[in-house]
Amino acid sequence: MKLLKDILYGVHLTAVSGTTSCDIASICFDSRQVKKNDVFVAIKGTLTDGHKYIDAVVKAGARAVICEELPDTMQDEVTYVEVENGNQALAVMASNYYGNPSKNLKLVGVTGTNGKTTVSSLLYQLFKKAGYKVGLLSTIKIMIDDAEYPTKHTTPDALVINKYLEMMNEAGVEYCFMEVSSHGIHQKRTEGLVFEGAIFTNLSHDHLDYHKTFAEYRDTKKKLFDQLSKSAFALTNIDDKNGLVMLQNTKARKFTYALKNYADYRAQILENQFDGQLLKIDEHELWTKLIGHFNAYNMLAIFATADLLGLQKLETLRLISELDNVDGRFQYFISKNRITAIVDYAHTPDALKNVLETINTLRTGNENVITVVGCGGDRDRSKRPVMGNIAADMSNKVILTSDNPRTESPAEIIAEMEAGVEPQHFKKILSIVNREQAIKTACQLANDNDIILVAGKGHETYQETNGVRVDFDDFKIVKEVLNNLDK
Ligand SMILES: CC(=O)N[C@H]1[C@@H](OP(=O)(O)OP(=O)(O)OC[C@H]2O[C@@H](n3ccc(=O)[nH]c3=O)[C@H](O)[C@@H]2O)O[C@H](CO)[C@@H](O)[C@@H]1O[C@H](C)C(=O)N[C@@H](C)C(=O)N[C@H](CCC(=O)O)C(=O)O
Ligand SMILES: Nc1ncnc2c1ncn2[C@@H]1O[C@H](COP(=O)(O)OP(=O)(O)OP(=O)(O)O)[C@@H](O)[C@H]1O
Ligand SMILES: N[C@H](CCC[C@H](N)C(=O)O)C(=O)O
Ligand SMILES: [Mg+2]
Repeated sequence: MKLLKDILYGVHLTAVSGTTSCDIASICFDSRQVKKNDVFVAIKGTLTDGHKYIDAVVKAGARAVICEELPDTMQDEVTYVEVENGNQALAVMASNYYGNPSKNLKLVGVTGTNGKTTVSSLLYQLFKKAGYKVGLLSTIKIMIDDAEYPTKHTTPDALVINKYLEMMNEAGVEYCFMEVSSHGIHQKRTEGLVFEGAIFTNLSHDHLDYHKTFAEYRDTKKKLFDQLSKSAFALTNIDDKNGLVMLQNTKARKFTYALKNYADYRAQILENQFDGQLLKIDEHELWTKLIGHFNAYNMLAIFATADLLGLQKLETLRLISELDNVDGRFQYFISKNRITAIVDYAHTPDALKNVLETINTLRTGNENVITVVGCGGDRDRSKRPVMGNIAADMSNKVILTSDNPRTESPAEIIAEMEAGVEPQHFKKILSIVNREQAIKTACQLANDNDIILVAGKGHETYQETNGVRVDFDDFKIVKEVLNNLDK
C-alpha cells in the first residue's frame, strides 16, 4: 500500500474532492483490471475515453479516480482528483509508485524512424561486454541484465516501463538503453523519466496515420530532447536534415555525428562486403559484421554514446568489432547452391530503400534480387504505394504479400501497394496474399547465386490477423523451404 498523496507528488492538480491521505493498492488505467483500493487514471485514447468507465471502476472498488474533468456525481468514499492531462499524470504517478527508478541508473533514450532497436540493442551488447550490468527496453525484448522478458510495444506504457526499471534497480543495473517511439512520446509514456542522454538516428516517412503531418511527427520526436536536463547529453545525426532540429530547444549538452558533414563524431566507410564493413572512426580502423551505410551510422552513434558515458575509446572500438547483428536485421543464410536469403525488419520506405541499396552494391555478378514484402494493416496507408514501387524499382522480381493485416483486408493492402508501382515495373511483380506461399514462390524462382530479401517482419514470430497472432517466422520458413527444395 502507498499513500495517494505520495503517488501524486509532482502531478499538477486542478481540483480535488476527498482526501489524498488514503492508501492505494496499485495504479490502473484500464477499468477492466481495476481491483479494490486501486487508483484509476482515466485516459482519453484513440478508440475510447477512459472517463466513460469511472462509474464502473467505482463499483469495482477503486479508492481514487484521476480524471481530466470531475464527474457530475461523486461517491463520498472515493477521492476524485482532476488533472490537466491524464497521460502525464499516469507517467509521473508510475515513476513515484515505483520509487523513481530512472534516477538510480543511467537511462539513455533512442529515437528516430529507423535504427532504434539496432542502436539500443548494440549499446546493450557493448556495455555488457564492457563488464556492466545493463538493461534494455526494445521492440524485440526487455532485458534486465541476463534475464529476458517479452514485450508487445517498442515503448511500453509508463507503468510497465517503471516496473521494469525498478526491477533493474533491484538487480543492480547501471545503464539502461531504451527505444523511445513517437507514439510513446505523444502518449507521454516516458514523461517523468530522468534521462542521462538521448540519441536521434534519422527521420523519414512513417506513422502519418497517427501524427497527420510530417512536421507534427518531427516535433513529437523533438520533445524527447526538449525535456532533457542541463547535465544530460543530446546526440544527433546531422547528416539527416532534421538532425539539428532535435537540438533547437534542448538544455542538454549537444553533440553531433555524421558521415558526410563536419561533426563531433565522424566515420568513413573504407570497405563494404557481404560479411562486414571496414570503418574509420576517430582515426582508427574498425571492422564490423554489420553491413550497409545505415549501419555505419548506427556504429558511430554507439561509439559516440559510449564515449559520452565515459568508456575508453580504444576499448570501445575493440568491443564494437565483436558485436553481433540484431535478430531480424539483415539476418542472412546462404543455401547449398549459394542462394542468399536475407530477413530484414525494413517496414518503412527509407529502410526498404537502404536495405535494397546495400544488397545492390554488394552484388558481384548478374545474380537476381527477389523481394518478398508487405505492409502492416491499421498503420500508415500512405507508405504502401511508395514501398511497392521501391521494391519493384530496386529488385528483379517482387512478390507483394501480407504483413500483419490486423483488421484490414490483406488483398486491399496489397492492391494499395500495387497502385504505386510504375508501369515499367509491372512485369516484375506478383501478388500472393499468403506470406508462406509468397516465400515459397520466391525460393522456387531463385536460381543459384540469387538473393532473396524477405522484408518487413524481421524478428517477429507471428502474423497478426483480426487480433489473433499465429506462429510465423520469416527466417525459419525461408531456410526450411530452401533446404527442402535442395537448392
Ligand atoms: C494507437 C495507440 O498507440 N494506442 C495505444 C493506446 O491505446 P488507445 O489510445 O487506443 O486506448 P483506447 O482503447 O482508446 O482506450 C482509452 C483508455 O480507456 C481505457 N479503457 C478502455 C476500454 C475499457 O473497457 N475500459 C478502459 O478503461 C484504456 O485502458 C485506455 O486507458 O494506449 C494503450 C496503452 O498504453 C496502448 O496499448 C495502445 O497501443 C496500441 C495497442 C498500438 O498498437 N500501438 C502501436 C501503434 C504503438 O504504440 N507502436 C509504437 C511503435 C511504433 C514504432 O516504433 O514504429 C510502440 O511504442 O510500440
Ligand atoms: N540507422 C538507420 N538508418 C536507416 N535505416 C536503418 C537504420 N538502422 C536500421 N535500419 C533499417 O530499418 C530497419 C528497422 O531497424 P530497427 O529495428 O533498428 O528500427 P526501429 O527504429 O527500432 O524500428 P521500430 O520503429 O519498428 O521500432 C532495419 O531492419 C534496417 O532495414
Ligand atoms: N513498430 C512498427 C512495426 C511495424 C512492423 C510491421 N511488421 C507491421 O506489423 O506493420 C509499428 O507498429 O508500426
Ligand atoms: Mg524498434
